[in-house]
Amino acid sequence: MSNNNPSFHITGLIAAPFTPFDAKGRLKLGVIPKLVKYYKATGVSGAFVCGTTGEGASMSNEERFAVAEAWGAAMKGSGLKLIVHVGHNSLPESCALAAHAEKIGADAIATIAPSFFRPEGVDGLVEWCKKVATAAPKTPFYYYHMPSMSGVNVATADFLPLAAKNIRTFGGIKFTHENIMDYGLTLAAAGDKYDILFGRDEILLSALVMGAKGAVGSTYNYASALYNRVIAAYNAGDMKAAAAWQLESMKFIQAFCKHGGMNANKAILGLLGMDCGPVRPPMTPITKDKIAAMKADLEKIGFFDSVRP
Ligand SMILES: CC(=O)N[C@H](C=O)[C@@H](O)[C@H](O)[C@H](O)CO
Ligand SMILES: CC(=O)C(=O)O
Repeated sequence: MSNNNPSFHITGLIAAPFTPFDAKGRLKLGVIPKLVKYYKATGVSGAFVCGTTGEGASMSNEERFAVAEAWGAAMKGSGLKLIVHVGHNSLPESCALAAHAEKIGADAIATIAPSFFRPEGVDGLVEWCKKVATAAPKTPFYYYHMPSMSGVNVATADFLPLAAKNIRTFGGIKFTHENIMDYGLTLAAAGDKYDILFGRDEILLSALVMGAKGAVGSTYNYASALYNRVIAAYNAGDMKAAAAWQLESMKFIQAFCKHGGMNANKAILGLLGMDCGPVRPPMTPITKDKIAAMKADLEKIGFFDSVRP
């Protein structure tokens, strides 16, 4: 197995930023430095831009270049890692995104599987990933496993050894799935060499138990202070406290899901003074009434206290 930079690792909580849009749906990048400051205050270790939460699939490549550049500029000197999601259904577009990420000095790139025409099996998926990774030959590459969005559900425990053998820059996997058995087997196969970043914030603790060292998620944008308490309690061997903190995460995720999905999740940033605007079509913006009802529900469960740094 090869890895051309075995000392490179992504650890800790990586936020998947929401892409800030104005009311007309245009990029509104001015808020990004504020988010970076908040990340530093809450113990975030990097940003995974233009992924699911960042609505990368709903943006043009020109917009994705601009967003990646804005994050790179805002995080310069901060010690935070920049991971650029370069997934696209078109291979040349994905390669253009990968090459651009390398050019601007991204720490890593990641791609989700194409989802209109899908690769065949593990071999087809590795072949696709290799082509994307080759467009950024000096940048660690991560496969973004998210079957609920891509419809591509390979066992990552099978994917890992083949990817490690065939992709020179392979750095690991971002694992957004509830299958803890596959997660555990993948971690075991990865050893100390590759990072298997967990992607279901509401069950982070179950991944820590299996040995997770890093995680990427949407709620790490604003609730990392809480999740770092889950991690600290777990590391101290206090499982009761770790579970109690994790339950607070489950409760606030349940609370915002009652009022919407990504649109409600994105609106939480507005409630915390870092407004990132509405979601883009085909998703529908959340109404002011729903935001107010969500705020009341979040207050009821002590959300604003539990996420305060
Ligand atoms: C659809 C989506 O954005 N999934 C995220 C990561 O992949 C997660 O961070 C979830 O948003 C989070 O676990 C809450 O359900
Ligand atoms: C959570 C995540 O990794 C994403 O939104 O892409």
